[in-house]
Amino acid sequence: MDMKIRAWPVVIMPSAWPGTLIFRHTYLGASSEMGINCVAEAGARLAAESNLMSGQERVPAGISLLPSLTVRSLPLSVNSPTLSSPTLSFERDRAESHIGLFAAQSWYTKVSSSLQRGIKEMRNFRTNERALDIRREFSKGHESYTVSKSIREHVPRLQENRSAFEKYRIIPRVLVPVTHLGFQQSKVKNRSVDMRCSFFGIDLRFPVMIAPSAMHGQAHEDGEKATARAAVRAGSAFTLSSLGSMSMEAIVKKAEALGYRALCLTVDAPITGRRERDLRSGFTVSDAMGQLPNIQMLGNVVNQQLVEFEAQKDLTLDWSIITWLKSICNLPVIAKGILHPADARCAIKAGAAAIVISNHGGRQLDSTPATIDVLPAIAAEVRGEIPIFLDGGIRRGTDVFKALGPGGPAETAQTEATEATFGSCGGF
Ligand SMILES: Cc1cc2nc3c(=O)[nH]c(=O)nc-3n(C[C@H](O)[C@H](O)[C@H](O)COP(=O)(O)O)c2cc1C
Repeated sequence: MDMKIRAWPVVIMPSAWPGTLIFRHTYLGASSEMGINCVAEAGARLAAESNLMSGQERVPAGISLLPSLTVRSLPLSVNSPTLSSPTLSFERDRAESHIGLFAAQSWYTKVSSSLQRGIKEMRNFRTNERALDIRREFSKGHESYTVSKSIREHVPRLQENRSAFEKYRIIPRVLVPVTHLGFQQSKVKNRSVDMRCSFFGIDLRFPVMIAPSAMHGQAHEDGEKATARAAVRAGSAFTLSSLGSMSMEAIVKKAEALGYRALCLTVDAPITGRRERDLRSGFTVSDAMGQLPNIQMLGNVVNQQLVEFEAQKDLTLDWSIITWLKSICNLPVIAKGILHPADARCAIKAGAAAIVISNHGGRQLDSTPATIDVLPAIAAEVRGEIPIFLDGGIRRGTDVFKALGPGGPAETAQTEATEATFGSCGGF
């Protein structure tokens, strides 16, 4: 077959029996942009996956990706009791225009941002309810190709970090006399339990810090201030995300003057991963709490901030950014988001003061390994030259214990081998 693939190596399979995706009820109001976009997105994805549904129809002329081929599962037939005919045809046109975007190959981004716009009016609870309705309806009669299946498929990716910890076992040694620091002096030298450690002049009561996480203002009006206070009280440390709801004055030098102890550069998010669960649940930045003061706004629509944030990212960055950051301040620079030993070496060469082994909690790139699994190889490369932090799936003290070891299950069991050079930071 003679065909050119212009943007990506995915084509829609030719089919003698192209399908039409039929949504019997959407439970959405006639003017709901969300409904039609959900439907359009689901249909477009199914088309991309070549999942054959029932019925058949050709994509209207002028918008097909490969004119000689027939696209399956499109367009849509929306049949809601609340829709009058004129609205139906209007929305159907709209759906088809989304499919047209698909043909223009930027369909995914455009449908998603359109979906974001559509759900803006129906925040949180209502949005979730309606998304569930769509999902339920979508699954009727098409069980193997439902949106909920798509969500289930992605859950293991998010849980990989967690389940990887379960593979490692701790073999205890017994009748080893120890004392807890602060209770009584140890009778046996070097046998007291002391979890204190220190990084970049920050003294920690135990080797756990709070990873950067965006937009705490979404959860509470005190935003990152509350989290930072809690970290200090617990004897831990806090990393402020530049997507935080409280300003850190954006300027590196000012951060230094304000007493920040280190800069953490996230290197694994040149573009934000496509977070399908956020799309399904209708995640949106709330007007009241979602301000992102570190993002330069070109418009003034709140949800637009994330779009602006993406637009302001520089995709040409390379390791010299670490050198540059070091040249404009005296703060240690930490590279967050390392999964490969060679990148750990690059970070050291560029002058990073530490690295964070992280896959962004499984949120960035599909099919990345669990962080605890790549720790041994990276630790072998780094050989104690700089501290290694690790996040992803840390939920319990035993996870921290496992991460503190050199990485292998057998070595991890030897508590004496643990060193303060292994830090561990994780979101809650
Ligand atoms: C709500 C949320 C927001 C996050 N925001 C950021 C961020 O702004 N910058 C960043 O580098 N990582 C961010 N992360 C990723 C975390 O720093 C960390 O890598 C990840 O949460 C660790 O995995 P875990 O959630 O399984 O502990 C965020 C994570 C969450 C859950």
